[in-house]
Amino acid sequence: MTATRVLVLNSGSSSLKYQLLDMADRSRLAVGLVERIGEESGRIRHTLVHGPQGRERARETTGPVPDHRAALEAVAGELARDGMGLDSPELAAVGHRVVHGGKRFTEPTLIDTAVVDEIERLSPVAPLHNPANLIGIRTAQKLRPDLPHVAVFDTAFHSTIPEAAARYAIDVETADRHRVRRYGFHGTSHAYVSRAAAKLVGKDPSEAHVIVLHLGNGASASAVRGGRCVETSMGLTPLEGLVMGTRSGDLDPAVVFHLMRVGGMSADEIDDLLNKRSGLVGLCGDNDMREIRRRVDAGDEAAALAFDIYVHRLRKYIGAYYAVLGRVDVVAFTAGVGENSAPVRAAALAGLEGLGLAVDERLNAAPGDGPRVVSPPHMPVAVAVVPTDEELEIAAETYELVAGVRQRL
Ligand SMILES: Nc1ncnc2c1ncn2[C@@H]1O[C@H](COP(=O)(O)OP(=O)(O)O)[C@@H](O)[C@H]1O
Ligand SMILES: CC(=O)OP(=O)(O)O
Ligand SMILES: [Mg+2]
Repeated sequence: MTATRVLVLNSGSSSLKYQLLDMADRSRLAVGLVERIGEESGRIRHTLVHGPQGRERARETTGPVPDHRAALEAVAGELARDGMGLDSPELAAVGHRVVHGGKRFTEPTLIDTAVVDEIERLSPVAPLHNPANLIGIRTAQKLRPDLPHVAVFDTAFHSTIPEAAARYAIDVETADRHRVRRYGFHGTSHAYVSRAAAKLVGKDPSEAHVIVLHLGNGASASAVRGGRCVETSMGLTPLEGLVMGTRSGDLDPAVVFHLMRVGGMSADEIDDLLNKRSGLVGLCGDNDMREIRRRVDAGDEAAALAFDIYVHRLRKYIGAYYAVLGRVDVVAFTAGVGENSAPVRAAALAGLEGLGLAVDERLNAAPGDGPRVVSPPHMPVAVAVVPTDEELEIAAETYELVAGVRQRL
């Protein structure tokens, strides 16, 4: 029997997303999410995709999940209950999302101790992500030391960004000594969505100019020319760029010195402020766009201002990336907010008909869960909603590395 299954682990700061896929036909066998890791009560939602009678069957378990190691052990238990445990001989590899790969990792990489050390060395520049990714790697390696474990890096797709966009305008020697440059994140999503968006509008990805707006809890934009990323909004860390759920995105760097000198805050306090208590949550107390829209509709002023600030930043990036690309074939919205919030898409593009950009009110508001065009047919630039699939992309890249079979769409 050839082993064709890949388990994908996507460890976030307080969550663990996972999927078990069969790469013989790219089918999904099980998907799940462990939430509120480290909090008083955690939750595991596990869905067996091909349950009895071919139907989906979901189970939910609540209880404390103290850390990422316990989370992964719980996931292994759930999979074992469905007869697909980590001991299965059908498992070919484990694919791990790793957020920061620095300059060294520009391709999916087989994990050995040197790779683990390098991911650890990069933890200070992805403090919410790399440490969690590492626990996932170490725990999974303990459970299946015989399997290939592959790291797929968020930063990899952005390694093609030209120096003019990747460098900050600071003293070159200092920047190089401390490896300060723009790396970019959410790369597997930008890669997958830019290709899918090009195909959706009948273009060959190698010729298409695409702007991807990945709007989840973390959010980033990218400009992709002919399948290669040429610009992205996140930088040295996943803090730069768009307004996010809890992160500020762009600000004058002097804000930091001001808060230190005048506000008496320490570097760690400011780090915490900008990463965890800013963005939508800092502006109005909520980071969920559904709740913010509910409050806006009820006349809440703080929520309305937070929404406007979020959308204003997004419009600036769309305009900037239009200029970077020169011409645009498709603007693709993806991730939790991008896929689900019609008001964000409409507000971000309102009044941009002069750039060839508009959404069709009816198409934009219509529910749907597949890739779809939401601009009027006569407009020169297509606007699309393209659900991202970071786990499928990670599985495909992992399988390609271990089995030598190309499975990316
Ligand atoms: N139906 C919806 N309408 C508007 N926003 C939504 C909806 N569903 C999810 N979201 C937004 O998507 C966010 C989560 O996006 P997601 O891509 O899953 O983020 P992450 O991977 O960073 O956890 C939520 O915080 C919420 O703001
Ligand atoms: C890099 C990053 O911001 O990831 P996430 O959106 O999963 O937090
Ligand atoms: Mg995400």
